[in-house]
Amino acid sequence: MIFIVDLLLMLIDLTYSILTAIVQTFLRPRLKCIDGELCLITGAGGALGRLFALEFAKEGARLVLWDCDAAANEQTAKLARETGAEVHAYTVDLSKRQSIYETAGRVRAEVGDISILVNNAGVVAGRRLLDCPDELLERTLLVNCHALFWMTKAFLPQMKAKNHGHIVTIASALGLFSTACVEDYCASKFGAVGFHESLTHELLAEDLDGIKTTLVCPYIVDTGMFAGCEIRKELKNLIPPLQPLYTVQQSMKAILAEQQMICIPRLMYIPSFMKQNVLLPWEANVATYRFMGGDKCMLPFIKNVEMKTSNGHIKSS
Ligand SMILES: NC(=O)C1=CN([C@@H]2O[C@H](COP(=O)(O)OP(=O)(O)OC[C@H]3O[C@@H](n4cnc5c(N)ncnc54)[C@H](OP(=O)(O)O)[C@@H]3O)[C@@H](O)[C@H]2O)C=CC1
Ligand SMILES: CC1=C(/C=C/C(C)=C/C=C/C(C)=C/C=O)C(C)(C)CCC1
Repeated sequence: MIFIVDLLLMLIDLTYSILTAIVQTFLRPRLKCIDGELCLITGAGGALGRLFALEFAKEGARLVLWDCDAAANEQTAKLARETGAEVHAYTVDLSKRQSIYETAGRVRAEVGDISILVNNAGVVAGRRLLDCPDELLERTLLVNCHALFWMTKAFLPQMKAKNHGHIVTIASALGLFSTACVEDYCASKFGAVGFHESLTHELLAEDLDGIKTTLVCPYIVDTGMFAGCEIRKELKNLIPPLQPLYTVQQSMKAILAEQQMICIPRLMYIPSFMKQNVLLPWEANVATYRFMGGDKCMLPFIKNVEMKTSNGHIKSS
C-alpha cells in the first residue's frame, strides 16, 4: 500500500516539476540578492574568471580570487577593486591538494566563511593522447576534476553549518558529450558533471535546501583556450563560438536564479540528449558528428598547440 502511495506522490512531483519548468521558461526568473556574500572564484586570472569576478562585484559580493598566475590574478583584483569591491587575492596551484587546504585555512582565518564557491579554473593538454606527456594528462584531471573535491571539502562544512551557500561548477559541453583528441579534458569535465550531480543529490538527501548548486556547460568560448577549434564552416554561423561576456552573463543569470544546470547555448542540449538517448545507435551520433564537423573540430586546435610548443610558447613537461 505504501508503495502505491509513494508511486502516486512521485508522479505528482514529476508532473508538477515539469509544469513549473515549462512555466518558468516563459517567466523572468526571480534573481537572488548576493550583496555582501563572500564569493571565491578559482582561475580568477583567466578570461572567464576575470569576468565572473567583475560580475559578482557588480552584484555586491566580496571577492576571494584564486589563481596560479599571481600577476593575472592581481590584475583581476585591481579591476574589481576599481569597482569598489572588497577583494582578497591568493596564489594557489589547484593541482596540489595541500596547497588548496592550506590556502583555504588562510582564507577562513583572514577573510571569513565562503558562501559562494565558483570552481572555474580549467586546463586542457591540447595533444593527441599518444603524443601527450603523462604529466600533462594528469594535470588536466587534477585541476579540472580532483580540485573540485578538495575545494568542496574545504568550504562546504561552513555552508552546511549555516545551511546557506552556492557551489558553481564551470564544466563544459564536453562534460556532456565528447569528441576526438580531448580525452583528458572530456574525462575531467565528465567527472566534473558527475561530481556536481552526486553532490547535488547528497545536499538534497540531507535536506540542506539552503545550499544550491549550478552546473555550467558552455560550448566553445572565444577566450583562446581552444583557439582553432571549429566545426564545418557552413555551420559556423549557426553555432558560432560564444563571446566570453555573454557566457558569463548567461551563467550569472542561472546562478542568481539558482538554476541547477545550464547549457550555453541551449542548442547544446540536443547533442547531449542524442548521446544519452539509448534509442539512438552510436553510429547515428557518429553520422551527425561527421556531417557537422564535430568529429574533427579539435584538429586545428591541436595543430595550434603543436606550433606554440615547437616555438617554445608552452611548457612541454
Ligand atoms: N574557453 C572555452 O572554450 C571554454 C572554457 N570552459 C571552461 O571555463 C573555465 C575557464 O576557461 P577560460 O577562461 O577560457 O580559460 P583560461 O585559460 O582563460 O582561464 C583558466 C584559468 O585557470 C587558471 N589555472 C590553470 N591551472 C591552474 C592551477 N593549477 N591552479 C590555479 N589556477 C589554474 C589559469 O591560470 P594560467 O593562465 O596561469 O594557466 C587561468 O587563469 C575552464 O574551466 C574551462 O574548462 C568551458 C567551455 C568552453
Ligand atoms: C561534437 C559535436 C559538436 C561540436 C562540438 C564542439 C566543437 C564543442 C566544443 C566545446 C568546447 C571547446 C568546450 C570547451 O570546454 C556539434 C557540432 C555541436 C554537434 C555534433 C557533436
